[in-house]
Amino acid sequence: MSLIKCKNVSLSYDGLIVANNISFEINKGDYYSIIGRNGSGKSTLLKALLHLKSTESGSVEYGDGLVQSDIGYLAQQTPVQKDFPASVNEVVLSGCLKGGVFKPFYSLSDKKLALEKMELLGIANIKSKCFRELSGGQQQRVLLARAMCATRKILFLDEPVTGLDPVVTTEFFNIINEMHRNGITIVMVSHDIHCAVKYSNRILHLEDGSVMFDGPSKEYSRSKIGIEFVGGHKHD
Ligand SMILES: Nc1ncnc2c1ncn2[C@@H]1O[C@H](COP(=O)(O)OP(=O)(O)OP(=O)(O)O)[C@@H](O)[C@H]1O
Repeated sequence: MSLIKCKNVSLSYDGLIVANNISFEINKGDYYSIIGRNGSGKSTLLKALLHLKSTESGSVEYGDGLVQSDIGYLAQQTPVQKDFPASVNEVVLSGCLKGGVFKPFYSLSDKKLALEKMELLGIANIKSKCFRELSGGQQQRVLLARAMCATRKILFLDEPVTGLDPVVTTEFFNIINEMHRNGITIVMVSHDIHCAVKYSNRILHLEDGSVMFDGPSKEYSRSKIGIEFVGGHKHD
């Protein structure tokens, strides 16, 4: 079975439908990008996939042995999160709190895992710095390292490159590609359509809460909506 099966899902806020009868599946090894205009329902759908938002109708089922604590999640950043008064090390380590279970002390293996991820993302040298004193790109790396500590299977990213400059954006996509090559399934909400088409193997395009396209990125580039939306960007 697929890792995640989204079947006829409708979602609402205060009785107002924002996602309508959405069905698709995410398989092991996918790099799945969810794209669409502002307000089309991408983040809400991601929250439903994470079981953080209940469905109005339909279901989100996990398969292939996936449980919620296997999922790493890099949420869309809010101004409050940017101001978080903790050290880089503390933020990354908090990714080891599986399923939000409180631990007064972290184990040696937690600390080793956190250091390994910080080294991988080139932030080990700033591990004692306060999170709120970092640049936007550094903060995203810290949050990615945190999400990586939370999973070895699947990573959800909600607009991870928003506000980052083109060089840092490319670096960030390279890191995500590397994780994908190492076997992590990626599910990403993105406004960077060109990178989504270039790097992901599947695209889900939402408009006003409805699916306009779900399929291989190569086909998306040639589809009517793909040509309209990205101007026929070529898939590598
Ligand atoms: N907490 C909330 N309460 C009420 N309405 C909400 C809430 N969050 C989102 N919405 C509404 O649901 C719709 C979908 O919002 P959502 O954030 O999922 O879209 P999105 O595609 O992720 O947008 P963006 O690209 O701007 O981040 C929008 O009309 C939005 O105003």
